[in-house]
Amino acid sequence: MSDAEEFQLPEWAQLIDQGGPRERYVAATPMGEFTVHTHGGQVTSWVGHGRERLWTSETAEYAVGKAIRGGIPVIFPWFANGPGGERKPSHGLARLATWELAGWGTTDEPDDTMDLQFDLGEQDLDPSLRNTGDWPSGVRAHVQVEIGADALIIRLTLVNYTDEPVSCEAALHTYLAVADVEDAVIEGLDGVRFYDKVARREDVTDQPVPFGDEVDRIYETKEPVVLCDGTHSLRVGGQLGSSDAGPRPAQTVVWNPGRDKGPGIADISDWRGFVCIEAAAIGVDALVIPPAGSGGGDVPFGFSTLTQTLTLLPTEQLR
Ligand SMILES: O=P(O)(O)OC[C@H]1O[C@@H](O)[C@H](O)[C@@H](O)[C@@H]1O
Repeated sequence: MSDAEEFQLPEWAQLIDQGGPRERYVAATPMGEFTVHTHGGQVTSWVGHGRERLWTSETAEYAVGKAIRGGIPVIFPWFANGPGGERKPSHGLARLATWELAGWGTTDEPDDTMDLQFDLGEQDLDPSLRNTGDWPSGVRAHVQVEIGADALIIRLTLVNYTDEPVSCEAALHTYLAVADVEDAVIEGLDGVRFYDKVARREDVTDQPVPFGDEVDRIYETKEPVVLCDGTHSLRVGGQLGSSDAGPRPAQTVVWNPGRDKGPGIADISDWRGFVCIEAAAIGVDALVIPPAGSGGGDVPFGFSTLTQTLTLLPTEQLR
């Protein structure tokens, strides 16, 4: 199915470079601009208040079987190598697949927004990744990328058409642009328990995140955090929802490879230029996607959502 044949694109969106992993949609709206590559259903640019807010590597590879380094990779159905540590490829299948444009929308005042929506099912995977038992059968993934005057909201919805609950992991692996990671500060993590993937232990501290060193932490956050790089500030919040339960906070993963490992990663052009702040549902906090009918009535599906909201803070507008 060709996206362009299925949908009449709105005048603010444009399809560029048809075919292959460089194919992308650019949405140029009065609130700013964003780009989504169909490879990975991955946001690769967000220009808000006239400035690029995401980091995408200058040496990123746009190739079948490779994940694009930067932007907002969609991680599903497992994080890293999964709960048991044996699953491959790292970070699941969704970021390697070609997603299809599924729709677009707008809302009016008082909260003007515009969005593009993308869809992925098992049959859209590369043939080598299909029917292996790795993709949860009967589940479809949906991504909505919504831009507002001060925010970008990305929502991953996992729809379960089966009669059984489905367990999976998911993350929105956002690479945020910073002037220099060693000057970056994340507010809102003091006293928040985290699993330190570098030290391999649980910890809690009120010391600043030691950027410059390798940082790889899964925080049990309850509230949004704020990223400041000395000049700009952005609030980052993650939330989970489902057809059978109210909203709850997502975990927050903070990652930067640091001065020892960063320079050795070929598709990272500048390890100092980003901080990953990811909304996640991992391990004991993995998602259980409710079955069909879980929302009541005869609804033929259940669903879980993982949403990340990136908000430019008011001080930004005063610059
Ligand atoms: O190189 P990848 O597969 O994109 O992963 C990057 C990083 O992603 C983070 O989410 C993980 O916590 C890190 O452990 C990992 O190194």
